[in-house]
Amino acid sequence: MRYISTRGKAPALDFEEVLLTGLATDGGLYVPETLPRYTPEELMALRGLPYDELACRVMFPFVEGSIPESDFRAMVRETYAGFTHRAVAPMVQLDANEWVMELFRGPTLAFKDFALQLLGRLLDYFLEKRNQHVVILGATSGDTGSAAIEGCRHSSHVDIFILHPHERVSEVQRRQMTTVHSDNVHNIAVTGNFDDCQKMVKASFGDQSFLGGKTSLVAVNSINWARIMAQIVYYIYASLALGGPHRSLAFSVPTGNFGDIFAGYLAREMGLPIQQLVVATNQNDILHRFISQNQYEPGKLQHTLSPSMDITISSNFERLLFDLYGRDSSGVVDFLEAASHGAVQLEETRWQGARKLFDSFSVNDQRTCEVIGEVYGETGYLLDPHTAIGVESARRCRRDVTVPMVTMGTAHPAKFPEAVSRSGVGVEASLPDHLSDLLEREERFTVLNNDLAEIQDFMARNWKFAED
Ligand SMILES: Cc1ncc(COP(=O)(O)O)c(C=O)c1O
Ligand SMILES: N[C@@H](CCOP(=O)(O)O)C(=O)O
Repeated sequence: MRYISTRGKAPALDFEEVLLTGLATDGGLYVPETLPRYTPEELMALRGLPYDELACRVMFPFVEGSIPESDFRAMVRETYAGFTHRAVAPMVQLDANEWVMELFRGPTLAFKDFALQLLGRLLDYFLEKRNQHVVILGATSGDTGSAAIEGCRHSSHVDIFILHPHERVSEVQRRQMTTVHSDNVHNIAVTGNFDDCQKMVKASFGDQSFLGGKTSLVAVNSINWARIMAQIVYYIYASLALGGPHRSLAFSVPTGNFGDIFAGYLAREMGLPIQQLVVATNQNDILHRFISQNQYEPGKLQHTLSPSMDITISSNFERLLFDLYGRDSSGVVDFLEAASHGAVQLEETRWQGARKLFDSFSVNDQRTCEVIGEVYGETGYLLDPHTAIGVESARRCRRDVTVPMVTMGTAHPAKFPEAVSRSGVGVEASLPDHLSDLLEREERFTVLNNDLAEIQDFMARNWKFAED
């Protein structure tokens, strides 16, 4: 499998190289040159497989040529054996034809574990083979950070630096990152917002000279193709469990960086019968404005009760744009250039193309809490605020009640006690045993200004071989 950049000016790479690269050298994102496609018969043959086996079969074509199948299978098995539910991604029924797929049964209680626990193993595998050490740099609005740290904390081949917006992630999210005391883990609280953190990450990939040419950066955010690849699997798993490939499904996906829903889009491109994808956002609604009104204009970032989606510049939107432009990178480059100066619209026919599949909705904090309360009252099931936004958007945008609607349950409610408490349900979600003393553990992190030079200087001084 070869991968090409959305901006068309970077070299095509194989999986190993893509994994170890962040942004393409032209600033674009890597996508597969061609996608594997399934016939309905081939999808039928995948029905009933356990999650890990399905994951091997779906992902192997993307890594083929870079890793032997037996090594890959062993890593995938080990990854999903660490999840706490035997189904790995269980589904809970809320109503007739309405489901939540629980993607938070991994070690850090959010959907990021599906990709990042595997990504950590893949990195270690290739770096061991190459006898190489790298510096991971990531930005988090709360969940990517802990999942990436968990995936890499034991690796002697990486230093990991995670930037989070200071005082803008939940206490549980922060502690999941800052109470990991491995020498190779460096948590930085930035006095800015998530967009600032992500911008500094992307700028650092563009010019890595601050590391003195002694090492290179690797990405754990969803700019890294391996993140998207692993997320395709659970769309297929959901479909096959609910009657696919002979029945279409709709998905509602709480959306920030557009990585998760883009994986759903790719599953459909690969042949999965998906009738509708709902982009569910909080008050940071740029993607909702784009899908509903063809208006693309980043607004001012707002801090909400669903902090993981407090994002206004969604990295993976570029991957969708690439397809909406018929894989013509000059269209992508021109669109993004225009967007850097103000509001932009896509040509009507291209936008209508997106509208055939995508709907969208935006939910504010007050309504998010009400939905948590309503769903708890209806079913006794407790939603986290991100998933609540997904459920509300699903209900508002549903095209056809005979088509099963699956909302992606992206995080465990125990990560967001404030939203749960404000919803008035009168119950608390408790943390699982392995995190039960999280609030008593000692924290370690460094607060730095929202300043690229300051952050790069900190990294240059603190990675493992900085003195050499
Ligand atoms: C709990 C939760 N829900 C939803 C999202 C949005 O996912 P994506 O960025 O892939 O759109 C995130 C983070 O990105 C998250 O942590
Ligand atoms: N919501 C994310 C933000 C980073 O997004 P990513 O999927 O690109 O890593 C988080 O919780 O950190």
